[in-house]
Amino acid sequence: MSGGQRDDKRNRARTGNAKGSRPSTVPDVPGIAARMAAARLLAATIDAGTPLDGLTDHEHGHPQFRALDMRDRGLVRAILATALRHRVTITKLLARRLEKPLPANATVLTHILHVAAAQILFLDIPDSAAVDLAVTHAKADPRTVRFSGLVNGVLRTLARAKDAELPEMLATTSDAPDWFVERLTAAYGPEQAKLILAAHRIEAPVDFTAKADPAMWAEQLGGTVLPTGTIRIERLSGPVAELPGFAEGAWWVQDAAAALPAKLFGDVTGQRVADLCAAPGGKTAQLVLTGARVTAVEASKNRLARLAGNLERLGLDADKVNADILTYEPAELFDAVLLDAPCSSTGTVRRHPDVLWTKSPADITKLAGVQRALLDRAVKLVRPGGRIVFSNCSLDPEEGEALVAGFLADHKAKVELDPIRTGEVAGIDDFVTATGFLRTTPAGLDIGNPAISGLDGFFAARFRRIA
Ligand SMILES: C[S@@+](CC[C@H](N)C(=O)[O-])C[C@H]1O[C@@H](n2cnc3c(N)ncnc32)[C@H](O)[C@@H]1O
Repeated sequence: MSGGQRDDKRNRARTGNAKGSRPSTVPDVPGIAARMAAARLLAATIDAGTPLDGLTDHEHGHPQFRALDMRDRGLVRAILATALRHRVTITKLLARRLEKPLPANATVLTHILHVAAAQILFLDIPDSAAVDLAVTHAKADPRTVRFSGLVNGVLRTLARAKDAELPEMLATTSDAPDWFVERLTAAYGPEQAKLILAAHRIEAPVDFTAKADPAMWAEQLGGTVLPTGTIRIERLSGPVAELPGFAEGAWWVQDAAAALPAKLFGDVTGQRVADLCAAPGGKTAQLVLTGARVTAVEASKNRLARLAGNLERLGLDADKVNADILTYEPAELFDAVLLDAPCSSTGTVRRHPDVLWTKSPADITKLAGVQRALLDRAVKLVRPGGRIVFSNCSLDPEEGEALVAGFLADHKAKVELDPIRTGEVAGIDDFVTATGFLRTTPAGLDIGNPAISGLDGFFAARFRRIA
């Protein structure tokens, strides 16, 4: 063994490095399996950049998650969402209790502390239970066993200090990585950026698009109808599939902002419309309902199958094409195309608090490049005179305003901006920019109560092919 390897090994033993040996058994203590799974999944998200949705999927998720019963799975999801949503606050409050910062490679120890701190600071779980389970976890893992005393001391003092320190920390901290705060501030100004960051700390409400009669379905679901026609409830009280109207396909879950791009075509009755990045199909369903003849194009076979299932439940029909739009050649050009492109998803942080910790500025640049190539292709699939709506759920101008400026400059002879106007779609006036883009943020649609306010961050622009 070289000196370097020896040092590595010693370091891992000292700090609980993730590469050390794993705990072989789960102690026979109620609640410990959920906490160990939460720390493991936090490691997968933070250290390996794995999206949380996949890890916590009931069918294909992480084995440690699937080994839990439904109640514990719910608890793990709540712990992880909280730990990620308040990651900076938790890091700073833990740091106050440590004599010196934990080394960067003390990942296992750090995740144990974060899982416990999320419970102590934000969840309705007795502090003593959160502390004891974290200590049990630390003792059960050879990488952290020698730190069980530190875990106990840090978490007990955190529990004692939280009433005095948490409000001040929340008021002075942004729960986002520095790169995101900087980009948000540059794009929206300090005041709006602050409001968006505050909105990110609150779990998003649940929105539905009804096939018809939103007022009646709002009553059935116990929600309200927003000015845009979307139905909103604060929280789900059980599985979506058990809500009234699900079985008969009366509605689907769709954020209020996500429901806007498809409306920007206006009346497309009888027209041939392509939904180019279609799955899981929320916008396809909207377009079918307007009376358009819709072709849903989707590169992923599995996701296209999901779209087909969703349309079937809703009793709606569209042509379904499994193709990459970069090579897709339709028999005939379309009257209109919607490109709801794959993006960084920074507009969905309220629902997916892992996004900010799994994505980077480099990802934004890469995804902007992909979207630009897809938009260049989308123009070629629409007939001259036809319209194109480009949308995504990113808050970053590199994927929105800047991307469109470059696109228009490069296609002057072929495409013109068809500015979106206030008043053309119910409820959108606050989201129409001076240039004629649609821009929503989680700080928009303030309806008094933060728990039922806000929208996903969305960008949309509309063009007309002129040649
Ligand atoms: C943002 S999602 C679309 C959401 C959808 N429009 C809706 O409202 O339900 C982007 C989709 O584009 C698909 N996609 C990505 N690149 C593609 C390509 N080159 N061709 C076709 N589909 C693509 C992804 O698999 C993903 O399902």
